[in-house]
Amino acid sequence: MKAEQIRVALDERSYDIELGAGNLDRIGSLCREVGLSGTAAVVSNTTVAPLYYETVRLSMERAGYRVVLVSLPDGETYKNSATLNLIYDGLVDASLDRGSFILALGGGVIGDMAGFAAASYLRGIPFVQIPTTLLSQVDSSVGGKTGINHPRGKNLIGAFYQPKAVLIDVATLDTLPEREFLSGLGEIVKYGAVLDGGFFDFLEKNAALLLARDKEALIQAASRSCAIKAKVVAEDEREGGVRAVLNYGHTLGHAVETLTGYTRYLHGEAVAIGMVQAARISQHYGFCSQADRDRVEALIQALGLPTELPSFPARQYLEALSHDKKVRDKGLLFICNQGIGAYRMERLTDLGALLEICGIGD
Ligand SMILES: NC(=O)c1ccc[n+]([C@@H]2O[C@H](COP(=O)([O-])OP(=O)(O)OC[C@H]3O[C@@H](n4cnc5c(N)ncnc54)[C@H](O)[C@@H]3O)[C@@H](O)[C@H]2O)c1
Ligand SMILES: O=C(O)C(=O)C[C@@H](O)[C@H](O)[C@H](O)COP(=O)(O)O
Ligand SMILES: [Zn+2]
Repeated sequence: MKAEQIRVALDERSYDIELGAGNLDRIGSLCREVGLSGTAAVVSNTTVAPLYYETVRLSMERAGYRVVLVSLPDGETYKNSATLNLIYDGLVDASLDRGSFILALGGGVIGDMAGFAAASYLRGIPFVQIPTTLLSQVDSSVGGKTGINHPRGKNLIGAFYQPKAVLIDVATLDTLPEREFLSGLGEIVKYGAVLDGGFFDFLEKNAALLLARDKEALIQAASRSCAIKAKVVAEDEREGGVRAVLNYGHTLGHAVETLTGYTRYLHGEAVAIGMVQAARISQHYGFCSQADRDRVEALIQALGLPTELPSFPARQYLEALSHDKKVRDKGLLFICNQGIGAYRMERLTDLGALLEICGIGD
């Protein structure tokens, strides 16, 4: 299969997403094509490095780069300041200077942390995303949101910092555990539910093929997802307006992740629950029909994702919601369905009422 290119158009910060199957060993040439020089620090983890670091190292060395590996412990619970310091330690140990760069090799946790390290080390060095989970291939590697969690809230510390390129090799998904794969489908549903009704239809019709990891269906889904995200990011890089739509399902999803200590749910699972609740809230306010709401829930269920909010008292949900980045003194900006394939953003002040609609009380 020939690799496909999708442009993220951001003036001098523009870059391409290269999407293919079996193209991981293109990384060295790609780094040359985008003008990178010096040492490459590959930031990865103890699961992904044994699988894919060797291919990356050989490709980089063939292209004439010096390569070092910074391998981190694996998991969302490590997306924190202590692990970020391990990256800085690795970069300092390898004497990385301003003429060097980072390759983020892994899922969204690695991409977010390595991206933030790139944004802050020596006040900024270039980086390239090499996403290896479905979720990171369709969402987190694109758009430049980087950062770490805080015990009291998701992604509370970070920066907008764009990569120089994104290299997606869907063949890496062959080794991805099933639950992680399904989690990625959660973010794919998001694009269809609020930005592209035709894509939502596609997902409904092709759910079985996607679950079977049919390469053609996957490539279609990934390329459409990246194209939708690239367009939104190009319109609003720093989430002053339309980009907030990419947070559909995330308000309650992030609250669920925080309340469960980043251990019980994968990100895409929490977002799936959040989307079901967002559709419920949208139907309550008359922005979508019962049939639309049912379609969102049915697709999420068909993709093997959870739909129910875990039980915590409303006050705990309220505390978690208060750290949402879309909160202002005028209330919380909540992303609703406007039917299927379109959205509306509502400033909600009564979060207790919002929780009641979702069946959460004290
Ligand atoms: N920056 C953004 O725009 C953005 C968007 C969405 C999500 N995120 C963040 O992304 C994170 C979730 O990312 P994720 O779902 O990729 O999780 P993850 O990075 O934790 O990866 C999931 C698991 O799969 C393993 N893995 C990765 N690639 C593999 C492969 N090819 N084969 C076998 N195992 C593999 C990882 O080691 C990990 O155990 C969350 O922290 C979320 O907040 C960020
Ligand atoms: O790229 C974006 O914008 C997104 O919101 C994508 C989300 O899927 C992602 O989970 C993001 O990290 C959430 O951002 P946050 O600003 O709410 O932390
Ligand atoms: Zn997300």
